[in-house]
Amino acid sequence: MTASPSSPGTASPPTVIADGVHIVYRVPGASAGRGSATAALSRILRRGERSRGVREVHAVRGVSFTAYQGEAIGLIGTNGSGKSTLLRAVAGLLPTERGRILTRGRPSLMGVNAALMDDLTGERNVVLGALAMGLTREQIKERYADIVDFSGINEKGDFISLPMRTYSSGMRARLRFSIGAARDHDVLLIDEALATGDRAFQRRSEARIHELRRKAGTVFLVSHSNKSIRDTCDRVLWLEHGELRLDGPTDEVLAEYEKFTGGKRR
Ligand SMILES: Nc1ncnc2c1ncn2[C@@H]1O[C@H](COP(=O)(O)OP(=O)(O)OP(=O)(O)O)[C@@H](O)[C@H]1O
Repeated sequence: MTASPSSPGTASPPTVIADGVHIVYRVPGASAGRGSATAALSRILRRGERSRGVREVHAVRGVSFTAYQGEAIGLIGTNGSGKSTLLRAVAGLLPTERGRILTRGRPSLMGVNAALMDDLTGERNVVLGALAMGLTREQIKERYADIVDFSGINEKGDFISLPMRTYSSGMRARLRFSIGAARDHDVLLIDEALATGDRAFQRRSEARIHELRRKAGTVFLVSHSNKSIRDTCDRVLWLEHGELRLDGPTDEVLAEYEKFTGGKRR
């Protein structure tokens, strides 16, 4: 199936251009696998040694698209189809093997750019994360309470003054999202963050994504929740086996994807 690039009705400027992008991971100490899983297991048991060589994983294969200011674009596809890899490449965290990615400004990958530290309290992490994103101390003072409220971390008690290592994975993801959302971004990349919160947090996040778009940003959202994609995105890129299967309006692409995966999901 060919990809049919969609473009927004207005003459918005492009924010991300991906041109024939290929991304290959190289895994040292893992030579090319041969034969069945049983054969591989007996090889391991027989030799009991690490295989030599490098295994190449061709995770993204010739993907091209142009994203425009004001768009919210969902990335969908079955497990291992290359969504997170593509997102990390747009963020500039992975090199392309072939092809090019051009971006306006510095895209922010929520959750990675704000690298939080386990031994520090939530409040210290808010300050450090916000400083790392380029906010001034003055701006942090103004926005601190909003960030904590947005995260919902303190809804059930004073958790923000406890070390991050005491947080559940959902609490961590929510705090990360809240810090990232405290600034406007030209290009904001979100990987599954919405799936981690409760319904109230999801609603707040979706509202914030709409606001970021209004402020002329472009938002990319990776999610396995078709509902989150439907509620948030007007355009969807469907990746399968590293290839772009479809690129178009959310309803059309999701309809095809749901046929492919055998029915509606969340
Ligand atoms: N660090 C890595 N080293 C080697 N291979 C990797 C690495 N990260 C991902 N891969 C491989 O690249 C392919 C694409 O993975 P990716 O995580 O981008 O998929 P995804 O669509 O985000 O999957 P999921 O929906 O399961 O999160 C998979 O085959 C995966 O095994």
